[in-house]
Amino acid sequence: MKIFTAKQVAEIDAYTIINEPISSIDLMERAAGEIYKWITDRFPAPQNCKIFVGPGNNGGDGLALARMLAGGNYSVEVFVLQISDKISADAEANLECIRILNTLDLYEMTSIDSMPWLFKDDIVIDAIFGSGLSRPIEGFALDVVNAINASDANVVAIDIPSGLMAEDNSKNNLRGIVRADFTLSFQFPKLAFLFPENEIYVGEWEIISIGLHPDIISSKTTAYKVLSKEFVKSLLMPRKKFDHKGTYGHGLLISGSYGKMGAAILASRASLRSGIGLLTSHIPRLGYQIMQTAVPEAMVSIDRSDIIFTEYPELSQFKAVAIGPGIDKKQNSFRAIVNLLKEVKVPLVIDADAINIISEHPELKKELPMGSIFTPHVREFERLVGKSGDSYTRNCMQREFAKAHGLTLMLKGAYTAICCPEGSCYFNPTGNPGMATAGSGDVLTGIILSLLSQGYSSHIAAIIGAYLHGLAGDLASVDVGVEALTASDIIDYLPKAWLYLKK
Ligand SMILES: NC(=O)C1=CN([C@@H]2O[C@H](COP(=O)(O)OP(=O)(O)OC[C@H]3O[C@@H](n4cnc5c(N)ncnc54)[C@H](O)[C@@H]3O)[C@@H](O)[C@H]2O)[C@@H](O)CC1
Ligand SMILES: [K+]
Repeated sequence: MKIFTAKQVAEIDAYTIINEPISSIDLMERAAGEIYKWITDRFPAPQNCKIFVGPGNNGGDGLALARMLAGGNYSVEVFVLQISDKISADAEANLECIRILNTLDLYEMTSIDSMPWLFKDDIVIDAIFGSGLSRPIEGFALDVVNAINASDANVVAIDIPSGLMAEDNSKNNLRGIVRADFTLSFQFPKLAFLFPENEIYVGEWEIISIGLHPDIISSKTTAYKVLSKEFVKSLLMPRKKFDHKGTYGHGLLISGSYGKMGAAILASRASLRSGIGLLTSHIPRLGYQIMQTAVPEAMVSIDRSDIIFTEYPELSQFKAVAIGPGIDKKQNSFRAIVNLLKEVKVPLVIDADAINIISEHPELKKELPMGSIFTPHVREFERLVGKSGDSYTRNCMQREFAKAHGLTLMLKGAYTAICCPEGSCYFNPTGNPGMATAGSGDVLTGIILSLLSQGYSSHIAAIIGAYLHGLAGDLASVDVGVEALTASDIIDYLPKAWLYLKK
């Protein structure tokens, strides 16, 4: 699913109006009708609805919805915030309609003094500002936002919580944003919904389809997309009858150190559960028996060091290399990484302490092999790329870094973001809070190594890997819950995840 900027959505609206064709007021009617259906489903009548409307088309949606709710056995009060002299033509037409029908209570608000009391069971509809917000909310509208936030009512935001910018909130007043329980966004999610700090404003979000024109949706380009099962499935390469294990590549996994052999086991097992032909696990000497016992399918390459990574085997036989899970950051490991970065000619997955080593030696950033994949979580990301005060800025930095170095940079989290060398950014919707657990990242590294070894290109391997990893976690959580979920569970559910993805 594509994510468009607020400006692009306005262009898509305009195209739909001209080419469907449909009048803008009828499009508003359709949008309000879809919100009405959602409300009757979630909060069946009779209920008390208090609707706060602003001067633009978001307010117009709120007014059209108010009329529908009043006709549907809801008790409705509408509060029209007198923010400016101008009101959009479609909002004006809906206001006039309400005046003529006279089926609900309409109040004009010019100050916070006329703010109604909001009760716990009230449904508050936030239609003050939508995607046309151009600056932080101020004046008495800000007081209204704060009063809504201070209440226990059920708050439903139309399109976007008032006060939240659709993309960049780095300069916004974060105290002037409605904190909705539900956000019903028209046709597409806003980029801001995917950033963790905005969850308190957006609450649960849903997409409400309003039939915007399919031609413009498919032809308009955007850097941002949310992964879907259909899209990820379309990337999978079929397996053919006469394929043999050589067809699916030989991968090298460099992982593990004293006290962290579990990381090597997890990444190796995940790799083998994701279709790799042959896997060599390079580990320190002390891990030999552990690896051979726990993962009999893996071949083992033994480091001269008992406890850390200091060297690697001859590289020509490998189709891809992954380095990082559990390797630690000792000086000898740093030297070995310097050599590896210089020598490696195949795609490289760089995770965990391998990222940290590179971050501590910025001169190494010049050596990063094109086509490599970095898989940091947010702290590792900050060490590698730099700090930022908000997720939008961080995402811009991520996209820039991926472009500048010609590599795929994943930022792990809820909605893991995958930024590709050509500038696009994919958000992964699978996964759950149960996966915030030790070893989960090692599993992801193993999966991506496996996909690279099978011949998937770097950014495709990152996309399939992230989706599959989250899917396995989701399937596992159905049976074991989120608290009890371990990284081993994610591996155990990879078979089901593959089957589900290919269905
Ligand atoms: N364009 C369309 O065809 C459709 C638009 N829809 C709705 O229209 C909304 C966008 O409508 P608009 O573009 O009118 O935008 P808004 O409804 O967000 O309102 C913007 C208005 O408020 C003013 N404004 C912006 N920031 C302000 C601030 N901080 N303080 C005071 N005034 C401020 C602007 O100058 C403008 O007049 C969407 O969010 C959606 O709810 C829906 O009706 C679906 C169809
Ligand atoms: K709104």
